[in-house]
Amino acid sequence: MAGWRTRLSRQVAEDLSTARGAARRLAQRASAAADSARTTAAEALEAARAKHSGLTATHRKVLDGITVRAEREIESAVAALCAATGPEATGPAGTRWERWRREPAPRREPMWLLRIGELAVGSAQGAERPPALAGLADHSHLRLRADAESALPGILLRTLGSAAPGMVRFTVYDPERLGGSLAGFAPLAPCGLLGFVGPHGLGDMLDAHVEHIRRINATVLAGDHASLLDLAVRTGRRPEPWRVLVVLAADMSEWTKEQRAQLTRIRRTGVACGVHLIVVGDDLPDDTDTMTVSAAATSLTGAARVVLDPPPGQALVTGTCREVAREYAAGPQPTQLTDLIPDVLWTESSAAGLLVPIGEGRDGRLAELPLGDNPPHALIGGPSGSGKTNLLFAWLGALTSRYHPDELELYLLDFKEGVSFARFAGGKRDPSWLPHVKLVGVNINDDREFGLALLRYLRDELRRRAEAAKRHEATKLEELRAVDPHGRWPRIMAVVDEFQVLLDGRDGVSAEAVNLLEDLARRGRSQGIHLVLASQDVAGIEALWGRPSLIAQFTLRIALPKARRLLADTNPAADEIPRFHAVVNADSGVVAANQVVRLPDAGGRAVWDPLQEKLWRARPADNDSPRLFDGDHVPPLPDTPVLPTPEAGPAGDVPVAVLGQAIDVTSRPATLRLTRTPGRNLAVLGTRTTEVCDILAGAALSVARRHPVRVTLCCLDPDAAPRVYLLGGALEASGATVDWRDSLREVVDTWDSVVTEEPHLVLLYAVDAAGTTMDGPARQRLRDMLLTGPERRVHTFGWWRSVPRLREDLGGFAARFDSIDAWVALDVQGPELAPLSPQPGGPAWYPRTRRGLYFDRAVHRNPEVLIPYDTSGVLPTVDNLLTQEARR
Ligand SMILES: Nc1ncnc2c1ncn2[C@@H]1O[C@H](COP(=O)(O)OP(=O)(O)OP(=O)(O)O)[C@@H](O)[C@H]1O
Repeated sequence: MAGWRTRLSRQVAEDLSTARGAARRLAQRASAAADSARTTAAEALEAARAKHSGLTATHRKVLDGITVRAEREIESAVAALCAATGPEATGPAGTRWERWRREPAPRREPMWLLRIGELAVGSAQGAERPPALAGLADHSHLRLRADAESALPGILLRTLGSAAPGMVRFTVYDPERLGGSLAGFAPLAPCGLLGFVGPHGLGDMLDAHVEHIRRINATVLAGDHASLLDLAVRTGRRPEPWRVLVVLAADMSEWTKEQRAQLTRIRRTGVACGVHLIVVGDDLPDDTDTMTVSAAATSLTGAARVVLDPPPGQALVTGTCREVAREYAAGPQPTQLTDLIPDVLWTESSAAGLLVPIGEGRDGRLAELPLGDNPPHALIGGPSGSGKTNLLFAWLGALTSRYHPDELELYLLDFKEGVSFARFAGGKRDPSWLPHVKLVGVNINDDREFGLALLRYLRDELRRRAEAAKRHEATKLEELRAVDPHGRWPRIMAVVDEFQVLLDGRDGVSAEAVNLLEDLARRGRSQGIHLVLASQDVAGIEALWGRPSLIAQFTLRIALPKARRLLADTNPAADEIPRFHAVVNADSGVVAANQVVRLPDAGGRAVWDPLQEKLWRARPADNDSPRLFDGDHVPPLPDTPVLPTPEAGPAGDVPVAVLGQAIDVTSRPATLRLTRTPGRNLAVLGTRTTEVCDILAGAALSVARRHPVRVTLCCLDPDAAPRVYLLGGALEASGATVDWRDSLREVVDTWDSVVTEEPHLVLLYAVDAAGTTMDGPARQRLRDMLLTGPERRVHTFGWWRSVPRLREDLGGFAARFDSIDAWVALDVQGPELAPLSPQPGGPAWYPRTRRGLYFDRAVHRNPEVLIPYDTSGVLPTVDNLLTQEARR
């Protein structure tokens, strides 16, 4: 028994010992593993700690960077916002109250947004904060929450100050305080710019505004414009004021259904028609047309916090309102020239006609002046000082800014004293010119021939156009331009101010002028040549009313205040319009076609010059300055006058004497061709010594400058002698051989002693002073020289102080004038010239200073007027002459 028990207990003891050993080893291994795990955990913890602190540092760094960048970005966004709102933030819409003053916003742009406070953004010390803006006129309606009521006076004052007086009108519904809320604005009330409405006036007030919107839509926008702002942008006109309806302390729940409906109509349609609501209180439902302002936010600025400005001081409000009321009572500002000028120059085509605005019509829109196939020509009338010249400036400004110089050419004559058109031609003071102008004539009241010259020039142009039209089978300018797109066919407008001067005289000039006018008026219509005639007394122009067919062509009539007979006899409109207005009538003056227009001030230098400067700078590269004919200016002898092409005979070889400047559209010289044919002599007639000397000097010098020439000088008038000596010096300097003869007898005795191939000019001053030194045979030799000289190239330029004395020298009653082909008459009356003239009784000539009547039998049908050139500038001085002699 002990055996198995012992063995069992031994076995158990061994197993136990083995298990104990295993357990011990296991315990030891577990403890080692636990130690290792502890170590690892401790290490991991340490590493995590290190990483965490690193990350924290990095995070802090990144955060700092982001913060700095964000601040910078906020600063720049604030700066950008300030810059973007800059225009809004300046001027009366935006300037802070300390510096605030009135100034109307530009008409063509939407009304500025209004500053109500600033946005609480940006952190930089002292940096400007962007303004918080609210839109009213041209933008939206406004709702001021009860806590933002303090913004109301500022909004009203800024709106008032951003518009011209009268252009903003307030109606205030103030049922609680009956006008007390906006007492500072009271000075606007007496002149109708502010109305307070009490509790019982609400319905009428809403009805009136709805009716006003209806009228604007029907008669002002009239389907042509989407809104008054659109009209202003396109035309530059603001025909209707903004109407601001302020609804204060309104308890809308007590309003009738009809009143609420009217308010809804105003909210829906008012902005386009310039009717804007400001509702103060919390009970107006939201709407996209309505901007909401509360004490700390607006619907325009979203989440950004708004700090409202303090209201303007009472003195500023009242003072401004008084000023506006005073200016409004004084009357509206007239339209301005700039209202007629488009933003972009020269965009219109004149193919179908010319159509430009001229001023403001009674409906507030710009009234237009048409010219083309119908009406083709215009007549402007009004007494002195009624504004004709001003009207022409306005018209020309509107035309020249719309049509390129290739589309429109202007020819401008002013027959009254003064130089108003001269500034279109450029001068010393202002070098700019109007690029469309080809010709300007001023101070021509004594030079009616210049008006005639223009009409003749236009007649020639009419012919040229008619021929071109015929070639292209076109019946009018529009068709010609279509079939000849590369041709240059501008419309031509010829303006003649005080044209009655041209037609007044009962002489050949007015007779021819009327005929030319009639022809141009009839046929110019289809060839794009338009006449604009202005006069202070159209009624008194017999020549005009005696030709009904002429006057019938002038269907565009523009009558200034008190113009007589310009409109139809039954049309008294010109007597009824005030100053600076005109009746524009495109139907020959019948009452139904009247359009009353208020004209801008266009003639003053301050308004005109900037426009001309702008047009001049934009001119095409090949645009030349206009030709200016100034009747008061004496032209100097040109160095190389442009000589006319001779109609017959070889050119070049024939010497041509230049006698003066013809009164013509070009500065053409009046010339005398010295062919080898009988009669090619010149007689200058009259007693005006200086002009005689100028004519003879110009004639001799112009030949001597182009040809080797021999000149014989003989002067029998002591007053003329000094000029003749100087002429001798000038001729020699030009290469001429000059002989001096002390007596006429010497001249006639020797003229044929030397016969050369070169021309020989014999200049005789005061021939008739030879008196008794010329006996019968000597006189005969003088006649021989005149008769036979030209064939031998001896041409006499003689001065006789009267026609009878010339006749005496030529043989008395039996005198033959065929030895004198050409003459220039100065102070000699027309009838005295009868023996020399083809017209029976002599030409119609009334002598005038610095003008001569020139006739060359070989060329002229009728005499022409010339201006003797001033030759003093081309003659040497006495000192020069003496020095030259001394050197010799
Ligand atoms: N629409 C206007 N607005 C302001 N001023 C004007 C206007 N029209 C004319 N004037 C001024 O009135 C004056 C007379 O005008 P203007 O010279 O045009 O008259 P007129 O009829 O041509 O006179 P006259 O025949 O005597 O030359 C000028 O000083 C001119 O500046």
